Amino acid sequence: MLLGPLDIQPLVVGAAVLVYLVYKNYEPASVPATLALQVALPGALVLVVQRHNSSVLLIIIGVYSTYYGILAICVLGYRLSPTHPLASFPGPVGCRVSKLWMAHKATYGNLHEYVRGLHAKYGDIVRVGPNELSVRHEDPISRIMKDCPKGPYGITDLKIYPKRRRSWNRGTSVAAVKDYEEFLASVIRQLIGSLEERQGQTIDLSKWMIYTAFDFMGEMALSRQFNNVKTGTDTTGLIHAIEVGVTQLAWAAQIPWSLPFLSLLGKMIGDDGSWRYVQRVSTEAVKARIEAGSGRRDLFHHLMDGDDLESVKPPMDTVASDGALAIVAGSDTSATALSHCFYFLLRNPKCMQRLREEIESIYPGATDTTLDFAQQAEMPYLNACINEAMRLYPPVLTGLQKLVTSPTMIDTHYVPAGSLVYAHHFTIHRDSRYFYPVPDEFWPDRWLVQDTYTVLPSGEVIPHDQLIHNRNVFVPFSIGTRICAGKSIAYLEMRAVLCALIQMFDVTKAPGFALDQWEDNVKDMFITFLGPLMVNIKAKY
Ligand code: HEM
Repeated sequence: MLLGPLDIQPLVVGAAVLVYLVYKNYEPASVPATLALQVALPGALVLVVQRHNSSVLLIIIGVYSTYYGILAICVLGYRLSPTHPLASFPGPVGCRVSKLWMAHKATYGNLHEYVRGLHAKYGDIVRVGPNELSVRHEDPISRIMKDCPKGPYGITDLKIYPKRRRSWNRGTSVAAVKDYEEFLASVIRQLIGSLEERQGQTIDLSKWMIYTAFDFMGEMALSRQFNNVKTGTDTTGLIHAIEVGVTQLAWAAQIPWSLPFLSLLGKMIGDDGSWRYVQRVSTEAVKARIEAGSGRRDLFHHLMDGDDLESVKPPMDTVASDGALAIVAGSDTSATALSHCFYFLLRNPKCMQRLREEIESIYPGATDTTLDFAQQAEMPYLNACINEAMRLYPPVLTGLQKLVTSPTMIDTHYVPAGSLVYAHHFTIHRDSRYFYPVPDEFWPDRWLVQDTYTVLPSGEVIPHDQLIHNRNVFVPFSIGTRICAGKSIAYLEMRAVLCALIQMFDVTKAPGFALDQWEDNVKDMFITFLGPLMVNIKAKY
């Protein structure tokens, strides 16, 4: 008996509904599972049906289109239905239907502005994915961000995580960071030397901040000299490769399950670029570090348990990937914060002048600022400028997703277990309920003792009780158990670089360079992409 296209429908529809239920309940996302459920299963249906029917092409088209059509109807119907657990949260239809919507927006780079706009339109909690909420409210920061594990995008193996984090905590302890100061000092001296050679030239300061941060991370994490600052170039091509790779990450951060597919696709098309290159250079650096032995007290020394504190040594591949993680996680972020800080200081000459006065009062003349880093932690205006720059432009503009493990409330809304939630750093840092007045303006004074600042940048004076400064929602490094492992190192570096450059040079906007372009060029690609910051530098001594 021959089966017509209509006869095969119940079989295919039934299979598609079953597979939908498998997806809904178990969320299989591996490459083999996807191939089995989305390619092999409809293929098997074709074979079953084709035995009774000679029109193979018609059967293939019929089976596959029915199969995918029913799957799509089930998925979309559920995501848009009032029975979906997140149905009560507002958000654009595109977001409710698929994360592809946000992934598409992410490729343009202005995701931070887009999400801020969504909050302006829909309120404090926005459904930004079928199963994901963006929040600009203090409440989840104090609970969910602190306690919940990372979402699918991150180190998810909770069994090995505590041990990894223990090594990181040892490697970022006060004593360990003290050992890194000499590495930082040598990079900064190199930076001063290189900039002195370029006096009178116009330079892109944001590039130099990246060179500095990479060199410091290379030295600090793996005792590897990248020599970017010495040469004024991206010597290994690593900076460029990370930037290229990060554009993939911007997409993958929205659709974590796409990562194995991207990597498979990369292998199939013989892609030698981006992450594979980053991996190769990092692996070489790690190998060289292992061969050098554990004598040097860099971060790697602690990651590989050089002091023999653990009963079982961490596996070398974990140590290697953590060493590379330090370079990737710690370079762009600190460099971004430094570049934003210089941008705001150039935009606000009075702030630049005040910072210069604070630095010169502590380091008169050509005093070497790298001899005493401890003092820099106590410099109020310096720290206020850094925090204010990170408030307006947190280097990680969108917070990382956290997985809600048991049902909870956000403000007055019920959020079921299994939902993903993130605090939108960029939006929440500029919310006038938490930072007032002038939440969109660079005003370092808001970080200083409250009773001394009532004069706004405009010269207007307001009563003290009108000032709002809620440090609980200042989360550029995130918060809780998953807080940035390198926070203290980042502060050490940012303070030291700002102090040294402002003490040794007059840094001014290059003629013809439009500072206005800076904020337009900021791109949220998971980490931040920046445009050029063209300045002239003149040595003061
Ligand atoms: C201004 C500079 C920096 C900023 C703004 C920053 C920000 C962040 C943020 C937002 C996270 C995600 C935390 C979460 O899961 O919610 C993170 C994680 C991390 N950061 Fe940083 N970071 C900076 C510098 C550094 C440096 C210098 C290092 C290395 C020395 C570093 C190492 C790490 C590591 C290892 C993690 C993963 C921690 C974990 O999952 O337990 N970061 N950082």
